[in-house]
Amino acid sequence: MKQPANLQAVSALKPQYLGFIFWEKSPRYMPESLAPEALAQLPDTIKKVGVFVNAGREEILQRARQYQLQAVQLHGEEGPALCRQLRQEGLEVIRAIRIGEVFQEQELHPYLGAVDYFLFDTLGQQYGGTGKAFNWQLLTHYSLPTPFFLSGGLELASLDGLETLAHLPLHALDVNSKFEVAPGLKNIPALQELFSHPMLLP
Ligand SMILES: O=C(O)c1ccccc1N[C@@H]1O[C@H](COP(=O)(O)O)[C@@H](O)[C@H]1O
Repeated sequence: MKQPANLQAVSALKPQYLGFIFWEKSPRYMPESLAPEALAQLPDTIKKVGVFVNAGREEILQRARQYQLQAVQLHGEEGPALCRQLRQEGLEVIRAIRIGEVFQEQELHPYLGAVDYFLFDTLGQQYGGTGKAFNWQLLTHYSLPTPFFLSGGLELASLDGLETLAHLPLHALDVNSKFEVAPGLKNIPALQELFSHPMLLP
């Protein structure tokens, strides 16, 4: 999210979370024009998530204070120790795991108890925002207790395949580039269609 008016329009749809990217190399990098005051006006029901790539503890905590973030989404090589420290500071920790041809569940074991959620995204040249989906079938035998976000090029048609994951602790869908008119500028009619989809209605 990069523009105040667009942010307001998205928030009117009442998502559970809204993400703000604090990685300078992203075309969605948080601009100074989006002031902390604009985020402070969001309804309390929406959790504000800071998205980071290999930032240090102090930088993350400083951003969390500045923008009153409730959650952080870590997309780099952040280890369990940092995740634990951020949780102890009261932040919800979402650890992104980028999946390629194989899914090695045992590699997630060190993060058990250190994170609130995993976020499964597509492995690519970039750290995130690839707009590409991975093979969800790799998750069908997921057996860890930690719930997860599903991510990676999600679009409206993706909902058709969701029933294959119905037995899993799927916490939320994370949509990004497929619902934009430009990086960081969300496509409001497309999001309205998503939010009124029968599968996502309460
Ligand atoms: O969107 C970005 O620019 C980005 C940059 C660095 C790390 C994460 C980023 N976005 C996250 O990537 C996933 C998948 O996005 P997409 O649907 O494939 O475009 C999502 O969690 C974004 O928050």
